[in-house]
Amino acid sequence: MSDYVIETRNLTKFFGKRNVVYHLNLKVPRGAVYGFLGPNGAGKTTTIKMLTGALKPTYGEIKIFGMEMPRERVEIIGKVGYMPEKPLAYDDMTIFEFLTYMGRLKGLSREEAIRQARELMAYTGVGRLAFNRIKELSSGQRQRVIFAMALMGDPELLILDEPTSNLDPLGRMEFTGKVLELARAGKTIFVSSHIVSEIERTCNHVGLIKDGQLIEQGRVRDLINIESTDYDVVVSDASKLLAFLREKVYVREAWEEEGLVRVKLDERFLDDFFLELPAFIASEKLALKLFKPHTSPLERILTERFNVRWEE
Ligand SMILES: Nc1ncnc2c1ncn2[C@@H]1O[C@H](COP(=O)(O)OP(=O)(O)OP(=O)(O)O)[C@@H](O)[C@H]1O
Repeated sequence: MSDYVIETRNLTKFFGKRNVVYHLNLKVPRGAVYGFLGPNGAGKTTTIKMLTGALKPTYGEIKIFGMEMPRERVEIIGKVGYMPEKPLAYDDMTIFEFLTYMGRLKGLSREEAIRQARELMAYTGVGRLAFNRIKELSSGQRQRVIFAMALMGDPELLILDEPTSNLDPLGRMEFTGKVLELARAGKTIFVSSHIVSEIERTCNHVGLIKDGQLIEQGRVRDLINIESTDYDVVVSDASKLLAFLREKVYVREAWEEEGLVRVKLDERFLDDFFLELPAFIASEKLALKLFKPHTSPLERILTERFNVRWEE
């Protein structure tokens, strides 16, 4: 079997005469967290819709787990969790009903669907909203529910389309922790974004798409060629944050500088950092004003080499 969980050959999509995706050769290794990075309108959603069988390619091949999309769609879908960019339909269902229903569609028994729905509502932070209707939710809460939906049935591959676009900085940080944790549990994750710093802190592989074409693909580390384990954080109470950080085994150093807290991490435990820090910030009721990698070498390289303009 191929080592690639997702592999495409010359994947191409025209809408009428308009070419939106052209000759894409994606290679997503097993166990990778693969960032599909590109500016707005580059063709990410169109590509993802083809990968998940929602849209038929004009031509080209897609293999997922070695199986052909769309020919073996049903078998593939059973192993994939998909988080679409668009908001949910099912407005009148409660979160609990919706997730249970999605679990049933994935082939789970009623009891198992209920068990997983409960577990995933807690995991994604919407447990206390279980009996709220989808239409009553904020866009960030909906995004958490869609993430829970993608995780129903414990899929081996997650395809996430701009999963954090409606989350606040704290929600984004939590999300990074969860993705790293899922990757550590052996899942392959394909995640699209137009935010370089987010891909940089979450992903170990990257594919860069511009005007429908893949212009770079590979390991993030090979591309940036330096370790990126320094983060800048601004919260409402820096001394509390410093006291917390200095107790952690994964923090090599933490200090205050020019109004922000700089933290140097041990990269082996990044997921612990991304899980524990948001929990701490929330429990201490601190306001998170800034969180980003200290430098963004990837952003600089991409701008210089490919002349792509990025926005936060
Ligand atoms: N059904 C369609 N018919 C015609 N054009 C389309 C259709 N769907 C998408 N497009 C166009 O294809 C281009 C790529 O769109 P796509 O949504 O794939 O980009 P994207 O990289 O996901 O961008 P964003 O981050 O803004 O969602 C856009 O210019 C869009 O207007």
